[in-house]
Amino acid sequence: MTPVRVLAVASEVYPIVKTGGLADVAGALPVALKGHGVEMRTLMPGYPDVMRLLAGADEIRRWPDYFGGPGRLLAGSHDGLDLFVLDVPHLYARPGNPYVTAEGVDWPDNGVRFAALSRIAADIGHGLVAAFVPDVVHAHDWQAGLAPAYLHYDGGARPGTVMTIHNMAYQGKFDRTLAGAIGLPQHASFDVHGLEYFGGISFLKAGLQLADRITTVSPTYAHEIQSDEGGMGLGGLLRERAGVLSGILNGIDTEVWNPQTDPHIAYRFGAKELSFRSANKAALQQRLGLDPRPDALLLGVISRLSWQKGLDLLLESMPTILGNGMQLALLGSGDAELQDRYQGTARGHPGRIAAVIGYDEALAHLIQAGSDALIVPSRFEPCGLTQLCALRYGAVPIVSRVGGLADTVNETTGFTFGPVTSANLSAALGRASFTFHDKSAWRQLQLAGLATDVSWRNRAGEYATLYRNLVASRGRNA
Ligand SMILES: Nc1ncnc2c1ncn2[C@@H]1O[C@H](COP(=O)(O)OP(=O)(O)O[C@H]2O[C@H](CO)[C@@H](O)[C@H](O)[C@H]2O)[C@@H](O)[C@H]1O
Repeated sequence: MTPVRVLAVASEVYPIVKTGGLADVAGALPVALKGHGVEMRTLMPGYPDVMRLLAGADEIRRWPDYFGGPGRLLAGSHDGLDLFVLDVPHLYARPGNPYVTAEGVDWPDNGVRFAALSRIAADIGHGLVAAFVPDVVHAHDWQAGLAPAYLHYDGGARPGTVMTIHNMAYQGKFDRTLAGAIGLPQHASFDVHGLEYFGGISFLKAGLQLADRITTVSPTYAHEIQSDEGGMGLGGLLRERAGVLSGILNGIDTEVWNPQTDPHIAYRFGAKELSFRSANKAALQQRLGLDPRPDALLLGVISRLSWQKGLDLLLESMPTILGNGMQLALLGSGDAELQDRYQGTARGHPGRIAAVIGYDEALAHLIQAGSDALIVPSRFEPCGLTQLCALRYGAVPIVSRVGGLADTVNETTGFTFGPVTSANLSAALGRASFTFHDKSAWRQLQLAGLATDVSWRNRAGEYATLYRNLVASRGRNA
């Protein structure tokens, strides 16, 4: 079978640059697709970390003026990933987070920065790199949303296009005058079937309107975003395009997340050695200054701190946590007010509540291995990855019944609650506390979690089928 060639376009790719789950997916999918006859290369911006890790990459093209300054397209590989890197220093050579300044404000030229990424994706789609002419261009989130738009407005033969939504809340909204500056037809910015979005333009909307296929990262979220509330302004468009919209669950990299080989945890374990988890629990308690109590139900949280994640509700459930003798280990960063409130709560309850503000991959692994339960109380959750890691590590998930959480956790593997309120979260915590004291019932939950397939194997196959069907329906580069 001829392999399908896919150009993936993403603004972050694990293990090179990561701010959230998008990077995990963009980094794991190409590797998982190798066994499914799909040859994927990933295009990403040349941030400083990327340039450092790909120092030996080959220059394929250079331009004296690419969106206002010199630019180059490089090809190279890192950790099993085949990459194209768009090296445009005046757009990407900035330290820190890829999207925001040190003060946490969006870079004012984000529209141009990510339009440039999509423009080059479209050009690779048209055959800019003879050695890799893609059959499909697969755009991830708003930062890549203009790739299908450029391919559409360029006219002529083009590869098939797929737009994947990892989070409906980030839509890449800009003033409509930007359209001309980034080389898109001005009329497209007034066209409700083009870029136009509530008087401005939206990169995500453009991708959703103009891609051949739309996917999101769970079947339930695919359904939820067709409502006015879940669609966050794009529900009507998605209802119209329901015929080309599907949900494919995320997996996790089961090599990176393997409790039998994990270098970040205190004591490695498999399904037959669940009791060894207690050594990780003790290590976690010690590391975070929690009381060394094996009998206390230790709750873990690993999350961006944003409205989406519902962690304000967990603060409201604090009386239930404290009243039932539970402990909490939270690792997260984001919203300044939530950071302060968690740090304040931790100061008020030493030995019981610990809050580590920051991003710490090694600690995330220890929390999965050492906490008894992992809480994900999201208001909406396209898929969610931490509950998948928890299933694999024997941390029983306690999740709200939304999006991908509803598709991946059920009463045989964890605790679910809905609607998403702190009262319902408290009730779920109460049920977990009750079950925790029945050792055999708790072990059943853990074992059912460990037996759940959270790998990419089958899910990558669904993407492969999608690409193949798309190519079959429109021909290669039609
Ligand atoms: N402080 C911290 N320290 C260390 N690691 C941390 C951390 N905070 C978060 N992480 C890690 O970052 C990743 C977060 O992924 P999620 O899927 O849970 O959420 P996110 O909202 O970023 O992703 C969006 O995209 C993904 C991918 O499609 C969807 O699953 C999800 O629903 C959607 O909101 C996980 O690997 C987690 O371990």
